[in-house]
Amino acid sequence: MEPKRVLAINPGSTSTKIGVFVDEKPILVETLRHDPKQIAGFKELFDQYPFRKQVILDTLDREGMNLNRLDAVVARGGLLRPIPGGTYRVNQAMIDDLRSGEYGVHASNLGAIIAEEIAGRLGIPAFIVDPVVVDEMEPIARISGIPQIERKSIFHALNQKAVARRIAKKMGKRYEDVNVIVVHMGGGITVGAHRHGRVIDVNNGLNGEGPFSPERAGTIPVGDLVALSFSGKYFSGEIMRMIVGRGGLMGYLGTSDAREVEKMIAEGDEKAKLIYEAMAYQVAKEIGSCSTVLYGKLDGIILTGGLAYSEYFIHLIRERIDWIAPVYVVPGENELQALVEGALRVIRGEEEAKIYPFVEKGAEMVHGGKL
Ligand SMILES: Nc1ncnc2c1ncn2[C@@H]1O[C@H](COP(=O)(O)OP(=O)(O)OP(=O)(O)O)[C@@H](O)[C@H]1O
Ligand SMILES: CCCC(=O)O
Repeated sequence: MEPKRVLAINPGSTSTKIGVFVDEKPILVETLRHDPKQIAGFKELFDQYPFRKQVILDTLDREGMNLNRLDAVVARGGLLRPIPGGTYRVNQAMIDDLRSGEYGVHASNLGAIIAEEIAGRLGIPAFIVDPVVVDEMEPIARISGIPQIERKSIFHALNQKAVARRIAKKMGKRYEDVNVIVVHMGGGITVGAHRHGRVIDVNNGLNGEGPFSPERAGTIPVGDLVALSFSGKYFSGEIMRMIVGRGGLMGYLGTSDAREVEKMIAEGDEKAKLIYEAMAYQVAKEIGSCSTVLYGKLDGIILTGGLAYSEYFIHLIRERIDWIAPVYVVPGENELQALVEGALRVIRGEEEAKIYPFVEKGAEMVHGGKL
């Protein structure tokens, strides 16, 4: 088969990562850093769109990349309606939802729109793969405890599924044939129970659920949070920032950088040690909880994300969970590679591109609305 060339785009809050791949092999990978002042100068997220697109095009031009040789463009999808995992062809319904911000505003909302703009002009397809709103939760996992609130699936779907596929392959199996718990440990931490290729339960990592993380609070005693919210001491924006951005390590220790915390511990800081160990304790506890979701029938537990580079942090988790199942460590995340792999599965005909918003065959419900 002819080699396939794919451009991958992953917009973050202050940078845009891009990669050009020939099949699975990267020939160009760049992190285009944007001046935070320039980003702050745009009133709405979508005002950044022409600027970010031009920076990408200028970089590709400077690096001598011939766009006409591309077979597809793939981007990290943003905050969309809840959808099952997979590769989706970018379409107007998706662009409308991303533009409206109805499901949330996040830099990754720009990805599909830039991808479609570049691909459209070249007459090639644009895709997104496993956005953070991937929702494959079982009905039982959606029940929160009060009827007014349903649990939501918002997690590091792209990296979780990519490493689960990689480790399944290492086991000589297909992702669709294994049961694994995947723990992504980045700025946020998400712990997913993957049953035969579907993430049937996972903590909402964006918004106050699960273990605390370098910059997020995770689950907190709810009555106390309500009391704090109505104490008159804080604005709602301040409370939200305690939950996301200034929670977790950042809240207790003033830094979200685990390397700095480990330095504090090495210098004898007892508080830093307690908080860091508590983060590992909460991660281990969440893994234990997910193992019950899978009735203990597990092929492995996979630890990934930036924190998985830390041998000390991995040790703190491993000593509590290695009796449950074999533990695999895949440090960092390789989202560009995961995006390209998702696009290649479709281009090579190994998988069909899904249509957004997703309709389950024979189902009465559309994910995100009634049929
Ligand atoms: N080599 C390392 N050793 C120890 N900790 C590390 C290392 N590299 C990154 N980390 C820590 O991992 C945490 C998450 O960093 P990372 O940059 O991977 O997350 P992110 O990409 O910002 O967030 P997310 O993965 O949630 O999107 C930080 O606390 C960082 O200090
Ligand atoms: C949990 C959703 C992904 C992120 O942290 O940005």
